[in-house]
Formats: sequence, C-alpha cells, structure tokens
Amino acid sequence: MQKILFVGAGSMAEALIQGWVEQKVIPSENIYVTNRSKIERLIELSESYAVNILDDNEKIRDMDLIILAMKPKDIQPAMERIQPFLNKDTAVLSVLAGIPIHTIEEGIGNRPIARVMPNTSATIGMSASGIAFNERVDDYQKVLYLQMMEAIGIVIEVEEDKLHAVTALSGSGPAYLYYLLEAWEAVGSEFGLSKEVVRQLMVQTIAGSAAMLQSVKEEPTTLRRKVTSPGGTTEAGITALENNRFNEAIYACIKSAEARSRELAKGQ
Ligand SMILES: NC(=O)C1=CN([C@@H]2O[C@H](COP(=O)(O)OP(=O)(O)OC[C@H]3O[C@@H](n4cnc5c(N)ncnc54)[C@H](OP(=O)(O)O)[C@@H]3O)[C@@H](O)[C@H]2O)C=CC1
Ligand SMILES: O=C(O)[C@@H]1CCC=N1
Repeated sequence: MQKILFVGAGSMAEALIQGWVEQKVIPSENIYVTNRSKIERLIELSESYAVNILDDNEKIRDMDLIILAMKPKDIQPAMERIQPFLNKDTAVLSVLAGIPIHTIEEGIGNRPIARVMPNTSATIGMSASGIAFNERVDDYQKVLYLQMMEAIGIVIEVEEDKLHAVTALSGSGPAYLYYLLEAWEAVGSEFGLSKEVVRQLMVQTIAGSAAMLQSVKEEPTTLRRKVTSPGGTTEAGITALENNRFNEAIYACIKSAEARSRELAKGQ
C-alpha cells in the first residue's frame, strides 16, 4: 500500500482523511500529515484518525504520493519545502482551487500530477469531485486515483481548464446550499417556526429532491412543473424568484467563483 503525505492539514485534508479512513480505502498507518506551524492541529488529526505526524522532512523521501492541501496563496513556500526530498517519480495530487498543473511542474518538476476538486462532503463519502491529469500519470495511476475518489463520492474526469467551472459549481456548491438553508431558517422564524423545525423540513426536502433527480429519469424542469399547480403557492414563489432576478443571481454566483478560480491560477 502506498504511503501518502498530506501537506496542509486543514478542513479539506481532514475531509479526505476521514473519508478514506472510515471507508477503509487507505489504512491510517499509511497516512502522514504536515502543515506550516500548528502542531496542535496535527496532534488533533493524529488522535482522531490514527494518522502519522511527519516529524522529519527526510521522511518525505519515503512517500509514494504527496497531496497538496494548503491554500493556493501558500503553494510556493510549501513546494520549496518539499522539493529537495522528492524522488523523480513521486506522484502529486493537488486539491488546490485554481492552481494549474504547470505551476506545480514548475515548482517541483515534471512528474505524475493529478488535480482534483472535491468538496467537503468527502467527509461522509458524498463528495462530487472533478479530476484532471498530466501526461505523466499512467493508466494504472489513473484507475487508482479514480478509485480513491469514488470511495468518497463520485468523480468525473474533465479537461484541466474545466476544473475552474467544477470548482465554482460543486467545489463551492455545499456552501451555496448551506447559505440557502440559513435564509430558509431566517424566514421560517418570521413565521414562528423554530430553526430546528425548518432545518428538519428543508434538509429532508433537499435530500428528497436530490434523490428524485437521481432515481427518476426526468429533467429538473419537468419535476419542477409537477410541483407547480397553476395559481398555487409554488407559482407565486417562483414568480417572486423571477421578479427578484434569481437566475441572474445564480449566474453571477457561478461566474464570480469561476473567475476567482482563474485569478488564483495567476497567483492573484
Ligand atoms: N474547504 C473546501 O471546501 C475545499 C477546499 N479546497 C482546496 O483545499 C485547499 C485547502 O483548503 P482548506 O482545507 O479549506 O484550508 P485550511 O485553511 O483549512 O488549511 C490550510 C492548511 O495548509 C497549511 N499550510 C499553509 N502553508 C503551508 C506550508 N507552507 N506548508 C505546509 N502546510 C501549509 C496550514 O497549516 P497551518 O495551519 O499550520 O498554517 C493548514 O493546515 C485549498 O487550496 C482549497 O482551494 C478544495 C475543495 C473544497
Ligand atoms: O473557497 C474556496 O476557494 C475553496 C475551493 C472550493 C471550495 N472551497
């Protein structure tokens, strides 16, 4: 089994570690973690998932796969740190938003590099991930990466440039849904419903709608029309969404996130 080092030990690293350890995809003894400075965070991960803390940069030489999981702005110092200890074939998997494969090649050499864009639902095996590879990733490694990502949700291979859109849609997507839930809870309270009641109702509504889309082979438009009785409540609600430029808000949301990913690619 491969030895894997997470460089960066934040929320995304934890989501992947938890997903892989709990789904028994990678034994915790094969996982190493390191970060910039917060040792207490490494101890926390080690205590929670029985992973190893990297205590010596020399041990980077033993790693088969390095997972880059720091913020995009922190990639250069992180690459400078690990570069002297990499073998020529050490594989790299990056989860960083925006940062292109060629930036990683420039920093730590032309080697097998995969770029994946998961989301935090990896924690419970429900990530929706996009993935792209450089030409050094062979078919065997591709299958391995796809299996690793499938173990924590679904994964779709895309052209690298399309990862900006994937990031804007499914990478950030959980946050949009949580934001929607925050708004529903706020409006529900105006009608005298407690947060807890609104949460129970709407979480089940989201889960039920997602399950409908997965199991009933119908378009979202068709399913929406089935809910919308002429002259009824849904029609009134949808009209209000249209009058308040809901579509424009959604376009602006995804376009801004996609544009931000492209800025991150340029180091902005
Ligand atoms: N959160 C999400 O939903 C998603 C995030 N991503 C991507 O995952 C990456 C990480 O995000 P997230 O987990 O939220 O970030 P966090 O801020 O939670 O964690 C960042 C981690 O990187 C470490 N770090 C910073 N600089 C270095 C360095 N030079 N060497 C080693 N480690 C370093 C930090 O260490 P310390 O605390 O010691 O400073 C910290 O452990 C980002 O690039 C993001 O684009 C991708 C998909 C979804
Ligand atoms: O907000 C971000 O930049 C990261 C990438 C996708 C989700 N979180």
